[in-house]
Amino acid sequence: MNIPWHIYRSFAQQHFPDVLKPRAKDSHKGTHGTVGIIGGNVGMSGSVIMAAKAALKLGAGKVKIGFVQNSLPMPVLESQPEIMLYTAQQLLQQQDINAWLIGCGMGTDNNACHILQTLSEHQLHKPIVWDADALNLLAKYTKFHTLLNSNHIITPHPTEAARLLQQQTAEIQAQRTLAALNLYQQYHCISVLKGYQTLVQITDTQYYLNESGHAGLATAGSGDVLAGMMVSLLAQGMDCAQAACAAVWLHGVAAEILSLQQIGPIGMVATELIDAARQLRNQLLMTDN
Ligand SMILES: NC(=O)C1=CN([C@@H]2O[C@H](COP(=O)(O)OP(=O)(O)OC[C@H]3O[C@@H](n4cnc5c(N)ncnc54)[C@H](OP(=O)(O)O)[C@@H]3O)[C@@H](O)[C@H]2O)[C@@H](O)CC1
Ligand SMILES: Nc1ncnc2c1ncn2[C@@H]1O[C@H](COP(=O)(O)OP(=O)(O)O)[C@@H](O)[C@H]1O
Repeated sequence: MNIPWHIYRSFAQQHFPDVLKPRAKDSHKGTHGTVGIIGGNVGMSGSVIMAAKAALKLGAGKVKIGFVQNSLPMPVLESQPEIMLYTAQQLLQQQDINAWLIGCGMGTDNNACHILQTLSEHQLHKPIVWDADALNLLAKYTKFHTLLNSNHIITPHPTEAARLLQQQTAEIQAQRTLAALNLYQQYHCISVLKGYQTLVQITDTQYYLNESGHAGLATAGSGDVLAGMMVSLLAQGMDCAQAACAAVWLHGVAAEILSLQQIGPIGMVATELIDAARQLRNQLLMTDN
């Protein structure tokens, strides 16, 4: 199994140079940012847990989950006790979050809607990744439209994009470049149209077409892991455009690495991407292979 680290490194150097920045020797956990992740309604706690693990292992200093539930579904995350657990209402009171992710497994009930409104109104100038049910609420209620800005990233899959643009999924897929541009122009933020060859619309005239990854990524929770990686890079100080593109690329390359180890494409699961992405990030920092 030969993993072409040098090819990955030179691509990253050219397109996402911040991914290759080593940690400062005198850095501490505060330097690497605090991530806040809101979502995980009853029965969907797994989605925010996957996102949180991805955020932590991609290098964020601290990761906090706010479950959209009346009480915590578990007192501690046995498999990752480093992650701090709150209800969404408690997490929204915290002032130390550098970047937010909202929507994974969040549901679209009144409580979820209220939480999205509170976050987007009060944390307007912090980076926010809007994923999954945050996008479904965005599509449903026009009141959210004015709350998006250039600090924000939306990450729809084709059906979420169809809801946002009031089209059919087939229409989105037939004209993906146009759909990504429409998302950017209608929602005024970086727009990541997921699926085979994910498109990231960065400005009116600039987009990134991702070619890493494969169909093994079409598995439950893979988008949650991507969103966790993206918010981690944001919390570590990367700008929105680079964080969006770099996360999409790293997520795809993590899948390629797993396939080279015969852990995919078939049967590869979302959580397996996380350690592969961590290995990749560290390999990119090395210069001797
Ligand atoms: N462990 C957990 O807790 C998990 C929780 N999760 C949470 O579940 C919630 C519901 O999310 P969701 O995405 O499953 O439902 P929804 O928005 O109705 O879209 C589904 C439809 O979209 C389509 N579609 C998707 N991709 C496409 C593509 N590339 N190309 C084309 N079409 C594509 C596809 O349509 P089809 O082709 O089947 O007609 C499919 O039926 C959400 O909160 C999420 O975070 C999940 O993250 C999983 C792990
Ligand atoms: N055929 C494919 N080739 C490459 N990437 C894919 C393919 N199908 C899905 N993906 C990627 O997998 C992820 C799926 O995310 P999403 O649909 O939100 O799933 P979930 O909600 O289960 O987490 C996205 O990053 C998407 O780009």
